[in-house]
Amino acid sequence: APPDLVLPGFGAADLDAGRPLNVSGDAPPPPPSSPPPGTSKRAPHSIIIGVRKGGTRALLEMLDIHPEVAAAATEVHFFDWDENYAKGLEWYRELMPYSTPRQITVEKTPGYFTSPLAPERIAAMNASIKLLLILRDPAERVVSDYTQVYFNRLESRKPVQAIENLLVRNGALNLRYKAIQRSLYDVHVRAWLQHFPLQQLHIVDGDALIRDPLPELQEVERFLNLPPRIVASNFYFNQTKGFFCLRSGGRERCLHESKGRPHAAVNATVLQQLRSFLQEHNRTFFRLVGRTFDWQ
Ligand SMILES: Nc1ncnc2c1ncn2[C@@H]1O[C@H](COP(=O)(O)OS(=O)(=O)O)[C@@H](OP(=O)(O)O)[C@H]1O
Repeated sequence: APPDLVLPGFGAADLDAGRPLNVSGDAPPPPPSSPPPGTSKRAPHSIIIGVRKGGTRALLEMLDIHPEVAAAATEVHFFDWDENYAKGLEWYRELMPYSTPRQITVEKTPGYFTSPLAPERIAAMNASIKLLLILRDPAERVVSDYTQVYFNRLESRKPVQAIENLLVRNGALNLRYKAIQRSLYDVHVRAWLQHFPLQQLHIVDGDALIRDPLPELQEVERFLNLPPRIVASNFYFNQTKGFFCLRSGGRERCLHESKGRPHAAVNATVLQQLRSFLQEHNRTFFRLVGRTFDWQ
């Protein structure tokens, strides 16, 4: 199975997110393998640039149902990690899946959206590339980000803090907290719009994708000029998980258990403080992308 997709009832190591199976640092490139006939490895035609905890894994796996999509198996971190970028485009291309000429290659690395270097580097590779950005309510995203780090720290036996202690310092919102910074969508999207026209950036509503994935996927198919192939029967709601799971190629599968974890209850006053602060940023973001979202 692809990373962090597991068959219902089976456990698996968390291969995504905070402890990603990243091809990074000194990891050697995969051994050369003989390509399936008529296929080759090609640089991506489209990249899911983020946002972290926005639903990037769900989006990639759902898109991968399409027969004309070849999805990269792991988060590559090519454009946001200097040590990977220094290895060059050939190294990057080598990490892409084999695809037929009819297929488009897609990779996802959620860290790209908030990386100050990624927009320019991606534009240098392919200025007409199609960018996919999946966003969810930015306050909810902060809590999801916290929850991810919380569980990673528990697993590695590091001390954990209550979310309120990270969100607030000396009575004021702690703007140095990374999870808040990553939710300032206006700040980050501005950098992308300096290198790409808005028409090359499609925003997927991550909250809508959770509730009802098909319409979001159909919009993505249109944006990528793919024939409509993803259908309602590719999804079924799993009561136990509380999320939609995938059905394709005679197989049913849900995302890994680290996706869709219950969130910690946050003190209502602190949450309100966070939401009020984000409101102005959200308004600026709506203006920049010419579209609104129903974030609280
Ligand atoms: N179908 C389905 N199943 C499970 N989870 C789903 C699904 N659709 C969207 N999501 C939401 O995806 C959130 C994780 O986002 P990412 O994959 O972008 O996280 S990461 O940045 O790669 O760690 C994850 O966030 P949390 O709910 O906070 O765990 C989910 O809400």
